[in-house]
Parts: sequence; structure tokens; C-alpha cells
Amino acid sequence: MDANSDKTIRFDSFLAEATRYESLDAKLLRDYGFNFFAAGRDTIASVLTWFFWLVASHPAVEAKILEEIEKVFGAVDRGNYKILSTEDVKKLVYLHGALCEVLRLFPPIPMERKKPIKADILPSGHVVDSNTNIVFSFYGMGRSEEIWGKDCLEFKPERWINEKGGIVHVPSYKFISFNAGARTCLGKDMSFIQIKIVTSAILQNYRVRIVKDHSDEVTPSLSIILLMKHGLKVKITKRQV
Ligand code: HEM
Repeated sequence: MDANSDKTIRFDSFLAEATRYESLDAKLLRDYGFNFFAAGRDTIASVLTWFFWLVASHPAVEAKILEEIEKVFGAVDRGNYKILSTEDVKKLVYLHGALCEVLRLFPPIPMERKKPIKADILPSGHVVDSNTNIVFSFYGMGRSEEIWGKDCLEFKPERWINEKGGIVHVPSYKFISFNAGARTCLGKDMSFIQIKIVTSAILQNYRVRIVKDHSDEVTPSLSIILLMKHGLKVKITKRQV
């Protein structure tokens, strides 16, 4: 971040400022800091990896993303590299839809475990007590026909766009990739902005293609974060026109 700009807050200034509050000790601040880095690094890496895999294997989607960028911001001047701003990327509705599809089909945190602090009855009628582990799968929910319909396994950014060309509002209890309720992700809006800035910059200037024969190897790793087991092998070339 730019230390001279009054529009940005440096992370170290944030920590210095925060220490002025008596209740925040150094250990708590360290844990806050670690939490932000841990929460926002591999999750974003996961989305970017699956995004480029899905977009490269759906050329029609890639064409529509580029068409939208050009429609909103005019023809790309490839000699004059431009990074879109936070406000700019809010105008990219189709790209937003594509990202929601990536997050639905490949949620970076594929499953969660929760434990009630006391006995309760879930809305489903299940009785739980403080020894019950409740495991739920965001991955499974994102691919559930009951929730998303017959085309649940298709990568279809259009499902997020309404007839007026705006974003369809989907409640977070349905689009669960950032969790919902009290423990919802604090970095949700920031993630969309960050990913849109990065993907639009790369797509405008580079063509990303999957290395031949690598497609068969693309599979998720069995881990806390849904990374690609063998990584994503791509060939990157500069877009000419
Ligand atoms: C696409 C990227 C991301 C996804 C899919 C994601 C997903 C999630 C999920 C599922 C949770 C809930 C965990 C739980 O139930 O305990 C969570 C929590 C959280 N996330 Fe994210 N996250 C993303 C990016 C980020 C970023 C960039 C930040 C901040 C830099 C961030 C900060 C947090 C924090 C602080 C929490 C804890 C909230 C709380 O427990 O009160 N996340 N995230």
C-alpha cells in the first residue's frame, strides 16, 4: 500500500493505532494479524486457480468477460497497462457472476465443523448437544440439485444475472461459500474486489491456456483449503489485439 496516500491504511499503522486501546494486548494483535493473513491468502489463491481453469475451459465465458470489460471501459490499450479501481470493478456484472460460479463449484473452504455450546434443536429437527460435532459441506451444497437446480454442475455465470442486467441477490444461507450468520467471512467484499482487479488485469493482457494433457490431472486436493492437487499448468501468452 502507498504509505503517502491518505486513502490507504498501512497494516503496521493499523496495529499501532489499535494498541492505543487498553484491551488489545500484543498477543491478541498478533493473532488478529495472523488471522487476516491466513484467512486471505490461500482462499484467494484457490479462487484464482479454479477461476483460470474454468475460464480457460469455457472460451465463451472468457469472450463475454472481455466483451464486458471493453463495453464498460472501452478498448484495451495494451501498450498502456491500466489496473481497474475498486469502483471500476463494481461495474463488471458478468465477471461477478463468473466469480460466484467459481466460488459455488469450488468453495475455497470446502467444509466446516461446528459444535453447539449447549443442547439445542436445529431447524431441521435434529437434536444436538455440546458433544455433537456438526460437519457440513459447502462443496456439496454448491453442487446440490435441490438447491441450484438441474444445471447445478454447469459453470454458468448467467445464473447470477437478472433480466435488468444486475446481480441476482442470493441469500448467504444458499450461497454459503463465505459462511453465513454471525461467523460470516469479514473479507467477503474485499475478496470480490481483489479478485476482480487481478483477473480483469490478467485476462485483458494475457491469454491463459491449460497445458495439453494436463486437464485430466485437474482434481481438488483433500485439505482444509480446496487447492488443486497437482497445481494448474498453463501456457501464458500476451494478447496481441
Ligand atoms: C474468496 C476468499 C474467501 C473465502 C471463500 C472465505 C471464506 C470464509 C469462511 C467460510 C469463513 C467462516 C469460517 C468459520 O465459520 O469459522 C471465513 C471467516 C473469516 N474470513 Fe474469510 N474467506 C475469504 C477471504 C478472506 C479475506 C481476504 C479476509 C481478510 C483479509 C478474510 C477474513 C476472514 C475473517 C477475519 C474471518 C473470521 C470471521 C469470524 O469468525 O468472525 N477472508 N472466511
